[in-house]
This record gives sequence, structure tokens and C-alpha cells, in this order.
Amino acid sequence: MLLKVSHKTVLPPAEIVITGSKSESNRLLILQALFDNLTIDNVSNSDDAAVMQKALASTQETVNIHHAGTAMRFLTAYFSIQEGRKTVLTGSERMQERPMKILVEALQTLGADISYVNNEGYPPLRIKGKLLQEKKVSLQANVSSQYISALMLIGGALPEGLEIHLEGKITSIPYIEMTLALLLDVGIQGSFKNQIITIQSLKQKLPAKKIVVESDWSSASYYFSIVALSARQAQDKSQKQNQSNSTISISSYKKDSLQGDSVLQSIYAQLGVYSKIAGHQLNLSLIEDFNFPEQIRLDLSKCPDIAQTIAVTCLGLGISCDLTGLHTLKIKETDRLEALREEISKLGGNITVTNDSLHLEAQTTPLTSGVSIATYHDHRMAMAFAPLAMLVPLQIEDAGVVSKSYPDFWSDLEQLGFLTEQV
Ligand SMILES: O=C(O)C1=C[C@@H](OP(=O)(O)O)[C@@H](O)[C@H](O)C1
Ligand SMILES: C=C(OP(=O)(O)O)C(=O)O
Repeated sequence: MLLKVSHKTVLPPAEIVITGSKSESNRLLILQALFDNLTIDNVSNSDDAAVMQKALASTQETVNIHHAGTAMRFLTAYFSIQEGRKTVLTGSERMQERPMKILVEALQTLGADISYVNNEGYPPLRIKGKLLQEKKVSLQANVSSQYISALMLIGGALPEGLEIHLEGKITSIPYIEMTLALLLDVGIQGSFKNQIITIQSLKQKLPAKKIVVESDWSSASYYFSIVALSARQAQDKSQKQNQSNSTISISSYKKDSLQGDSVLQSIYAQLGVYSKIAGHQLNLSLIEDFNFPEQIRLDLSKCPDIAQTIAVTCLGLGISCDLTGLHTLKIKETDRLEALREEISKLGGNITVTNDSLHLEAQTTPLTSGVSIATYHDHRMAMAFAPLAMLVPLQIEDAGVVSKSYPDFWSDLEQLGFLTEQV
């Protein structure tokens, strides 16, 4: 679906509802399948959570998780301990290019029976579920935190629990902390100190528990970008008066989030966005008379999923940006660094990327109008670029790709004065 996107030029006040974090949902769904007695409220309506639910309910040998990284990694661990069950775990073409070796080797050390159907190190995987007797494992921690979370999630179900030694620099740490916090919350004991994680074996049935998932902060990032860009839109159209009062209110959020992407609040405070959590509402508005910086430098190794949003906001605001800690972007839904380089260049931006960083020059000329943004099967490419329609009309290719994490994205944007038309 090719979608033409433009904007009515005034950002109206709006109330948006985003469903639960896909990261928290997919962890809790695994824990629910392993330990029963858990009720989950506000589960993510994303495709990634839907494929997780379907996989956990499936009795078929072949389980296809499509594009969902968390489902691929968490289910590899999950099916490894389903005694007597044979599973072929597969995914989309891109998923078959996303590395699995570090997790597979760690599980094999614990005694798992996993082999590769085609290419060594990559899905599809053939898994024969069995009782894993070992309790100690070491793995490289700088490629994906999802491997570590996958092991942690099954730790409580192993007879001796689990001791995980992390080698090297740990990437995406907040996601590991999220996993531990959820384990503790459901009643599984564990700790994460220095480079060692321990998870205690669960010896008795868990007490019944209901968990309400906080809404998804990564999905909220696009609204931070929209609010920031509304300052630029007002400047371009001399409509300062109209713009300054609009508040976008998004539910349901909390102050002590388990999601690392809640760092959006402090990052976007540097880009003119005032944000406050009142009750369960996250309210976003422009800081009045804000002095925008000429340049921003951020290390995003703890929050890789908001890199695209931030790069595009800076492009629209004409702010130079240096983003580092981006090494994991190359192995996500697409090579996000290359995808950003291509698409930002099309709009007239001056961008350079390395294997783990991105540099964007301050944009001094108007963005190219009417550009067709390719999305590379990556939901975040579509959603990160859409806010630029406040400044220039553009087209988003394969716009349905957003459903991986945020199926209601386009209809929610309409509430904010965006106009979308299928072409
Ligand atoms: O554990 C999780 O829920 C996730 C961890 C991160 O991946 P990496 O650890 O591979 O960076 C993140 O990018 C992904 O969207 C979700
Ligand atoms: C990287 C992402 O997801 P996953 O790795 O779970 O496919 C994402 O949602 O940005």
C-alpha cells in the first residue's frame, strides 16, 4: 500500500490510546505459558504479540513467527524445554538473515537439542524439546540483549535455575532489566549484578497474579517527534499562535517505567517537547519560546528503537545530530543505518553513517517535497518518516508495515490533522 501523507497545518489537541508494550507483552506471554496463573491486561495489539500468542497455542510442528525478533529468540528457548515436542521455528526472509548463533550455542551448552535447517547460525531452527540439566552458561552480550532475556525467561523452569555470565560490553541493558523486573513481579527470584545474572528455579506453583502492561513507549516516540516538528511547522507557516496550546495526551503510562525508551522524555526535552505524566496520561506539548540547539549528541545503545525517530526529528528541525551506540541497528528489521542514509538523502539531507553511528548535518535548505519513502519491511521506517508530512507532503511505501508494532498508527495520525490517501 502506497500512502500519500500530508498535514492540515495545525496540530489539534488529541487523545491517543496506545496498547501495551510489545516487549513486555511478549515476555509475559512466555511466562504465562510456562507458569500458568498469570493474567495479562492491556496486551499489545501488535502483529509481534499476535504471532507470539499463536505460536504458544499451536500444536503444529512448524511455527512461523514472521518478522518478530522477540518471538524468534524467546520461543527458541521456550521450545527447547518443551519435553518431547519437536518444533521447526521459522520466520520471514529477513528473520532468516538475523543471527541466532549466540543464543543457540548458549542453549546447547545447557543441553538443548537444536540444529539449523539451512544456514548455520540462522533460522529456521529444528528444536527437540528436552529437560535441560545444566545451570551455568556464558555468552557474548554485545550483539542482542534478546538472547539474554530468552535465557532468563526459561531460568525459573530449569531444575537448578540458571547462572548467566555476560561477556564483553552489554547492549540494550534496559531490556535485560525489564526481563528481570517482570520475573520478580510474577514471583521468580533473580539478580543482575555486574556481568552475572542468576535466576532461581521455581519450586512451587506461582500465586495467581494480574499484571497490567504499560503502553508502548517506542510507539509514543512518533508523537514526541510530531510535537517537536510542530514548532518548525509553525515557523514555516507563521502560525505560532495556533500551535502553542495543543496538547497530545497518550494513555496509559506510568512514571516508573520498565521500558528504556521512556528516556524519550529527557531526550525530547532537548528538542523542545514538554512532557508530563498525570495519572495515566502522558501529556506532550511544545515548550514555549524554546531555544533549539544547533547540534545534539546522543549514545543510543540503551534505546536503539528510537534512533530512527530522533534522526528524522533532527532532520526536520534543521539540527545537526551525532548518534552513537547504533551497532545493533544493522541486524534489525532491515539495516536501519543504510535505510536511514538512503531515505534521508532522498529528502535532501546530508547524512553519513558508519557501522555503529550516524552523523546528520544541520539542514539549511527546505526538504524535497513529494518524496516516496521506501520502508524496507521495517515498521519504524514508516512511522519515523511520517511526521515529516507536517513540513512537506510525502509518500510512504508499503505503509501497512506499521502493524508489526502499531497497527492503529495511521488512523491515530488522522486525529492529529494528518491526511492520508492510498494511491
Ligand atoms: O527484548 C526486547 O524486547 C527488545 C530488545 C531490543 O533488541 P536488541 O537487544 O537486539 O537490541 C529492541 O531493539 C527490540 O525491539 C526489543
Ligand atoms: C527491533 C525491533 O523488534 P524485534 O527485534 O523484536 O524484531 C523493533 O521493534 O524495533
